[in-house]
Parts: sequence; C-alpha cells; structure tokens
Amino acid sequence: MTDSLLAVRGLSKHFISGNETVPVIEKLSFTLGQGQSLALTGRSGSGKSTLLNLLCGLEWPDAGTIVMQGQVFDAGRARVRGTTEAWSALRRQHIGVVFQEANLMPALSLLDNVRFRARLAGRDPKNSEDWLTRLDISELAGRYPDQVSGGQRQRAALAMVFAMEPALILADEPTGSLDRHTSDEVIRELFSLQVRYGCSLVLATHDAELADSCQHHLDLGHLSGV
Ligand SMILES: Nc1ncnc2c1ncn2[C@@H]1O[C@H](COP(=O)(O)OP(=O)(O)OP(=O)(O)O)[C@@H](O)[C@H]1O
Repeated sequence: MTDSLLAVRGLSKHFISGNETVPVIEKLSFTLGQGQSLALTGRSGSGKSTLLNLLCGLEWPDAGTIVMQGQVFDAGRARVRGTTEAWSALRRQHIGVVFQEANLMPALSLLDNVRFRARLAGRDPKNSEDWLTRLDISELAGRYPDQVSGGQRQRAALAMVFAMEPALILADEPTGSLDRHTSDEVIRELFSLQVRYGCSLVLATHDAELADSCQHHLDLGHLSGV
C-alpha cells in the first residue's frame, strides 16, 4: 500500500490469565494507506478487539512499533517522558472510534456530544448540526442518548467521528447490537462517508460480506500481514 497512514511493525501483546501467559498478537506487521479500508477477521478470541485497543491506546503493546502520520510509537520507548502524551494528542485529534455500543456522554444531548467530540479534536464544532442531518437524526438533536434507539445512538456516534475529521476510524463490530436492516443502513453511511472524506478505516467484523466491502483483509486467525 502506498502513502502509508499507519504502519505496524512487529507488534506483540500477551495477557496473563492465572499462571498462564496468553499470547494474543504476535509480531504482527501491516501497513494501511491513506483513505484505505482494512477488515480484521478471525475467530472469537483471535485478537481483533485487542489490536484495535492497541491502535487507539486503550492497551499497551509488549513489543513493536506503530507509526501513524509519521509519528512513531515504539513499545520499547513507551515510558519515555512525552511519548504517551504525544500519542494521546494524536489519537484525540486524528482517530475516531466506533465500538459495538455507541460511547456517548449520557449527560449531553446528541448535538452536544457531536460538538464536544469536534472540540476535543481541536475542530470547529459549527458543522455538528449538519452531521446530524447527514446521518438523518437532526430531529433528535436535543435528545439524550438514553432517549433514542440503539441505531440512532450509533448514527450519533458516527456523526461524532466525522465531525472530528479523523484520519483513521477504528470500528469494532460497530453494528453488532443492531438489527440487520438498521445495521445495513449504518454501515452504508460509514463506508460512504469514509470514501467521501478520504479517511482510513480499520473494521473488526465477523460478517464476511462486510469484510469483502473493505479493500484489504487481515485474518488474525492466520496471523498474516497485509
Ligand atoms: N484484559 C484481558 N485480560 C486477559 N485476557 C484478555 C484480556 N482482554 C482480552 N483477553 C483475551 O485475549 C484474547 C483476544 O481477545 P479479543 O477480545 O481481542 O478477541 P476478539 O477477536 O476481538 O474476539 P471476539 O470476536 O469474540 O470479539 C481472548 O482470548 C481474550 O480472552
């Protein structure tokens, strides 16, 4: 892939379970180009969520290097002063996350959630209402997350992600909690906006059809690189 946005080299992660060491990601390497999409597949427990968590900083790698937009995060240097702060800033500004359950702030209306995420990324929140319109939930702008359906929350989560103008979207079974019809609609929006705005996408899914919609495919069950 050319014009690499994301390059992962020799990434490894294990967990400790009782007295046992459980290797989950082992010496994984791949690159993802700007504006490209990558499907992560593999049996349950193969490490899809763990990889997404490593990429967005919710988990700490044991070894390896992640390079995003030219900024290097080296597991060996992770504790060096300034490294984690620089990575946190990069993620806040450039990585949008959509998980199975929309992670909205319960005390904020849908519109304020979108504005909040845009501001957090340092973007002007003036287009927040437009994003709700584009995702067909403008009439719900003033409602709180617990006053709307799961599909509407997931649309609001997408509006939040696009309002921050991300370079990279990480999506973990983003429609896993939705019925097929709503799921298809939300996924269509995700792909169409991702292509239109040229951001890259890493999507963990068990859905073979969805995986086929991505340009690249990484099967963690077989630990092969892209
Ligand atoms: N915090 C943790 N402590 C110990 N083991 C963990 C932890 N998080 C994940 N694991 C283990 O790591 C492995 C990979 O989990 P992960 O959630 O990444 O898999 P997955 O491919 O996303 O699975 P699924 O398709 O079921 O969502 C599993 O064996 C899981 O039990």
